[in-house]
Amino acid sequence: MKQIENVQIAPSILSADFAKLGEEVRDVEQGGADWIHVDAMDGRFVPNLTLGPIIVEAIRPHTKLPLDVHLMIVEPEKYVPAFAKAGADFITVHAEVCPHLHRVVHQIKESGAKAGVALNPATSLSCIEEILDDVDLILIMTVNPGFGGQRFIESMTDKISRLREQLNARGRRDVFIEVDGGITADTAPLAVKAGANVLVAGSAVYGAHDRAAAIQAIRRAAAVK
Ligand SMILES: O=C(CO)[C@H](O)[C@H](O)COP(=O)(O)O
Ligand SMILES: [Co+2]
Repeated sequence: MKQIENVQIAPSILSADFAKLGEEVRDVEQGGADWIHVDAMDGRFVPNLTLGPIIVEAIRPHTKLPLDVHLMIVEPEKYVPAFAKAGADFITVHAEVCPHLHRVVHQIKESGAKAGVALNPATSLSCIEEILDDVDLILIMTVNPGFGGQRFIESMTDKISRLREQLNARGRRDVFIEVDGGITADTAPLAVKAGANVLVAGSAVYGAHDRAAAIQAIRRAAAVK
Protein backbone atom coordinates (compact mmCIF):
# COMPACT_ATOMS: atom_id res chain seq x y z
CA MET A 1 0.00 0.00 0.00
CA LYS A 2 1.22 3.48 -0.85
CA GLN A 3 2.41 5.57 2.09
CA ILE A 4 1.05 9.12 2.07
CA GLU A 5 4.03 11.44 2.18
CA ASN A 6 2.76 14.99 2.50
CA VAL A 7 0.37 16.65 4.90
CA GLN A 8 -2.73 17.85 3.06
CA ILE A 9 -4.22 21.20 4.09
CA ALA A 10 -7.98 21.38 3.64
CA PRO A 11 -9.55 24.81 4.27
CA SER A 12 -13.17 24.48 5.41
CA ILE A 13 -15.60 26.72 3.54
CA LEU A 14 -17.72 26.84 6.70
CA SER A 15 -15.78 30.00 7.56
CA ALA A 16 -15.83 31.42 4.00
CA ASP A 17 -18.13 34.15 2.69
CA PHE A 18 -21.11 32.18 1.37
CA ALA A 19 -22.15 35.13 -0.81
CA LYS A 20 -19.09 34.51 -3.00
CA LEU A 21 -18.16 30.88 -2.57
CA GLY A 22 -16.66 30.41 -6.05
CA GLU A 23 -14.20 33.23 -5.43
CA GLU A 24 -13.47 31.98 -1.91
CA VAL A 25 -12.62 28.51 -3.18
CA ARG A 26 -10.39 29.89 -5.96
CA ASP A 27 -8.64 32.11 -3.40
CA VAL A 28 -7.49 29.18 -1.23
CA GLU A 29 -6.55 27.06 -4.26
CA GLN A 30 -4.29 29.89 -5.43
CA GLY A 31 -3.07 30.21 -1.84
CA GLY A 32 -1.73 26.65 -1.82
CA ALA A 33 -4.57 24.54 -0.38
CA ASP A 34 -4.56 20.81 -1.19
CA TRP A 35 -8.23 19.94 -0.66
CA ILE A 36 -11.45 21.90 -0.09
CA HIS A 37 -13.41 20.78 3.00
CA VAL A 38 -17.20 21.12 2.75
CA ASP A 39 -19.28 20.81 5.94
CA ALA A 40 -22.88 19.64 5.49
CA MET A 41 -24.95 20.03 8.69
CA ASP A 42 -28.61 19.10 9.12
CA GLY A 43 -29.78 20.71 12.36
CA ARG A 44 -30.42 17.21 13.75
CA PHE A 45 -27.11 15.41 14.21
CA VAL A 46 -25.55 18.79 14.94
CA PRO A 47 -27.21 22.03 16.09
CA ASN A 48 -26.52 23.93 12.89
CA LEU A 49 -27.73 23.96 9.27
CA THR A 50 -25.46 24.57 6.32
CA LEU A 51 -25.58 23.17 2.81
CA GLY A 52 -26.53 20.33 0.48
CA PRO A 53 -25.39 18.83 -2.85
CA ILE A 54 -26.51 21.94 -4.76
CA ILE A 55 -23.64 23.92 -3.19
CA VAL A 56 -21.10 21.19 -3.99
CA GLU A 57 -22.31 21.29 -7.60
CA ALA A 58 -22.00 25.09 -7.63
CA ILE A 59 -18.40 25.18 -6.38
CA ARG A 60 -17.22 22.16 -8.43
CA PRO A 61 -16.34 24.20 -11.57
CA HIS A 62 -14.33 26.70 -9.50
CA THR A 63 -11.56 24.32 -8.42
CA LYS A 64 -9.57 21.30 -9.54
CA LEU A 65 -8.82 20.38 -5.91
CA PRO A 66 -10.50 17.37 -4.32
CA LEU A 67 -13.81 18.26 -2.64
CA ASP A 68 -13.81 16.66 0.80
CA VAL A 69 -17.42 16.48 1.97
CA HIS A 70 -18.01 16.01 5.70
CA LEU A 71 -21.59 14.89 6.29
CA MET A 72 -22.82 15.83 9.77
CA ILE A 73 -26.29 14.54 8.97
CA VAL A 74 -28.54 11.68 10.04
CA GLU A 75 -29.40 9.02 7.44
CA PRO A 76 -26.46 10.01 5.22
CA GLU A 77 -27.20 7.06 2.90
CA LYS A 78 -30.14 9.05 1.51
CA TYR A 79 -27.82 11.79 0.23
CA VAL A 80 -24.59 9.98 -0.71
CA PRO A 81 -25.59 9.55 -4.40
CA ALA A 82 -26.51 13.23 -4.75
CA PHE A 83 -23.25 14.44 -3.17
CA ALA A 84 -21.24 12.08 -5.39
CA LYS A 85 -23.11 13.23 -8.51
CA ALA A 86 -22.50 16.85 -7.50
CA GLY A 87 -18.73 16.23 -7.61
CA ALA A 88 -17.61 15.16 -4.12
CA ASP A 89 -14.26 13.31 -4.22
CA PHE A 90 -14.35 12.22 -0.57
CA ILE A 91 -17.57 11.60 1.35
CA THR A 92 -17.25 11.15 5.10
CA VAL A 93 -20.09 9.98 7.33
CA HIS A 94 -20.27 9.92 11.13
CA ALA A 95 -20.11 6.48 12.77
CA GLU A 96 -22.54 7.76 15.44
CA VAL A 97 -25.44 7.91 12.95
CA CYS A 98 -24.65 4.79 10.88
CA PRO A 99 -25.87 1.51 12.36
CA HIS A 100 -25.08 -0.06 8.96
CA LEU A 101 -21.68 1.55 8.56
CA HIS A 102 -20.24 -1.19 6.34
CA ARG A 103 -23.13 -0.76 3.90
CA VAL A 104 -22.76 3.04 3.79
CA VAL A 105 -18.98 2.89 3.30
CA HIS A 106 -19.47 0.57 0.32
CA GLN A 107 -22.32 2.72 -1.00
CA ILE A 108 -19.89 5.68 -1.05
CA LYS A 109 -17.23 3.65 -2.89
CA GLU A 110 -19.77 2.38 -5.42
CA SER A 111 -20.82 5.99 -6.03
CA GLY A 112 -17.25 6.64 -7.23
CA ALA A 113 -16.09 8.69 -4.22
CA LYS A 114 -13.51 7.81 -1.58
CA ALA A 115 -15.07 6.74 1.72
CA GLY A 116 -14.40 8.34 5.08
CA VAL A 117 -15.72 7.71 8.59
CA ALA A 118 -15.75 10.45 11.25
CA LEU A 119 -15.69 10.07 15.03
CA ASN A 120 -16.83 12.65 17.56
CA PRO A 121 -14.44 13.36 20.45
CA ALA A 122 -16.35 11.04 22.81
CA THR A 123 -16.68 8.17 20.31
CA SER A 124 -14.26 5.29 20.79
CA LEU A 125 -11.97 3.94 18.06
CA SER A 126 -13.53 0.54 18.79
CA CYS A 127 -16.55 1.65 16.66
CA ILE A 128 -14.45 1.50 13.51
CA GLU A 129 -12.20 -1.46 14.28
CA GLU A 130 -14.15 -3.78 11.98
CA ILE A 131 -14.24 -1.30 9.08
CA LEU A 132 -10.59 -0.22 8.98
CA ASP A 133 -9.82 -2.45 6.00
CA ASP A 134 -12.62 -0.85 3.95
CA VAL A 135 -12.06 2.89 4.39
CA ASP A 136 -9.97 5.49 2.59
CA LEU A 137 -10.02 8.07 5.39
CA ILE A 138 -10.77 8.38 9.11
CA LEU A 139 -11.71 11.82 10.41
CA ILE A 140 -10.96 12.45 14.07
CA MET A 141 -13.01 15.38 15.37
CA THR A 142 -10.96 17.59 17.66
CA VAL A 143 -14.01 19.70 18.54
CA ASN A 144 -17.63 18.72 19.03
CA PRO A 145 -19.08 19.15 15.53
CA GLY A 146 -21.47 21.90 14.57
CA PHE A 147 -19.52 25.14 14.53
CA GLY A 148 -16.24 26.62 13.36
CA GLY A 149 -13.90 28.59 15.58
CA GLN A 150 -13.83 26.21 18.56
CA ARG A 151 -10.78 25.25 20.61
CA PHE A 152 -8.74 22.13 19.70
CA ILE A 153 -9.30 19.32 22.24
CA GLU A 154 -5.71 18.33 22.93
CA SER A 155 -6.49 14.97 24.51
CA MET A 156 -7.52 13.76 21.02
CA THR A 157 -3.84 13.44 20.06
CA ASP A 158 -3.67 10.16 21.97
CA LYS A 159 -6.64 8.85 19.93
CA ILE A 160 -4.89 9.86 16.69
CA SER A 161 -1.69 8.03 17.78
CA ARG A 162 -3.62 4.87 18.64
CA LEU A 163 -5.42 4.99 15.29
CA ARG A 164 -2.14 5.39 13.41
CA GLU A 165 -0.72 2.38 15.27
CA GLN A 166 -3.78 0.28 14.41
CA LEU A 167 -3.57 1.22 10.73
CA ASN A 168 0.17 0.50 10.61
CA ALA A 169 -0.41 -2.88 12.24
CA ARG A 170 -2.85 -3.70 9.41
CA GLY A 171 -0.49 -2.44 6.72
CA ARG A 172 -2.94 0.38 5.89
CA ARG A 173 -0.44 3.23 5.61
CA ASP A 174 -2.50 4.55 2.69
CA VAL A 175 -5.48 5.54 4.87
CA PHE A 176 -5.72 9.27 5.50
CA ILE A 177 -6.10 10.41 9.11
CA GLU A 178 -7.87 13.73 8.94
CA VAL A 179 -8.19 16.08 11.90
CA ASP A 180 -11.00 18.61 12.04
CA GLY A 181 -11.56 21.39 14.55
CA GLY A 182 -9.38 24.07 16.06
CA ILE A 183 -6.42 23.56 13.71
CA THR A 184 -3.99 26.50 13.69
CA ALA A 185 -0.24 26.85 13.23
CA ASP A 186 -0.01 26.11 16.99
CA THR A 187 -2.11 22.94 17.03
CA ALA A 188 -1.16 21.50 13.61
CA PRO A 189 2.20 20.07 14.84
CA LEU A 190 0.45 18.23 17.69
CA ALA A 191 -1.94 16.53 15.24
CA VAL A 192 0.79 15.68 12.72
CA LYS A 193 3.20 14.35 15.36
CA ALA A 194 0.41 12.05 16.53
CA GLY A 195 -0.05 10.67 13.00
CA ALA A 196 -2.55 12.90 11.16
CA ASN A 197 -1.88 13.74 7.52
CA VAL A 198 -4.93 15.83 6.56
CA LEU A 199 -5.54 19.07 8.44
CA VAL A 200 -8.89 20.83 8.11
CA ALA A 201 -8.67 24.52 8.93
CA GLY A 202 -11.71 26.79 8.73
CA SER A 203 -11.37 29.95 10.78
CA ALA A 204 -7.54 29.85 10.77
CA VAL A 205 -7.56 30.15 6.95
CA TYR A 206 -10.78 31.96 6.01
CA GLY A 207 -10.58 34.23 9.05
CA ALA A 208 -7.17 35.46 7.91
CA HIS A 209 -6.80 38.48 5.65
CA ASP A 210 -4.01 36.71 3.72
CA ARG A 211 -5.20 33.15 3.17
CA ALA A 212 -2.00 32.09 1.36
CA ALA A 213 0.08 33.19 4.37
CA ALA A 214 -2.27 31.35 6.74
CA ILE A 215 -1.99 28.11 4.73
CA GLN A 216 1.78 28.47 4.52
CA ALA A 217 2.03 29.05 8.29
CA ILE A 218 0.08 25.84 8.99
CA ARG A 219 2.13 23.89 6.43
CA ARG A 220 5.43 25.12 7.91
CA ALA A 221 4.31 24.34 11.44
CA ALA A 222 3.11 20.88 10.35
CA ALA A 223 6.50 20.12 8.74
CA VAL A 224 8.13 20.07 12.18
CA LYS A 225 7.71 16.35 12.73
O1 LIG B 1 -16.62 20.11 10.84
C1 LIG B 1 -16.47 21.21 11.27
C2 LIG B 1 -17.28 21.71 12.43
O2 LIG B 1 -18.15 20.73 12.85
C3 LIG B 1 -15.50 22.18 10.60
O3 LIG B 1 -14.85 21.51 9.54
C4 LIG B 1 -14.46 22.72 11.58
O4 LIG B 1 -15.02 23.25 12.71
C5 LIG B 1 -13.55 23.74 10.92
O5 LIG B 1 -13.56 24.95 11.58
P1 LIG B 1 -12.36 25.48 12.52
O6 LIG B 1 -11.06 25.16 11.81
O7 LIG B 1 -12.64 26.94 12.62
O8 LIG B 1 -12.45 24.75 13.83
CO1 LIG C 1 -15.68 19.42 8.98
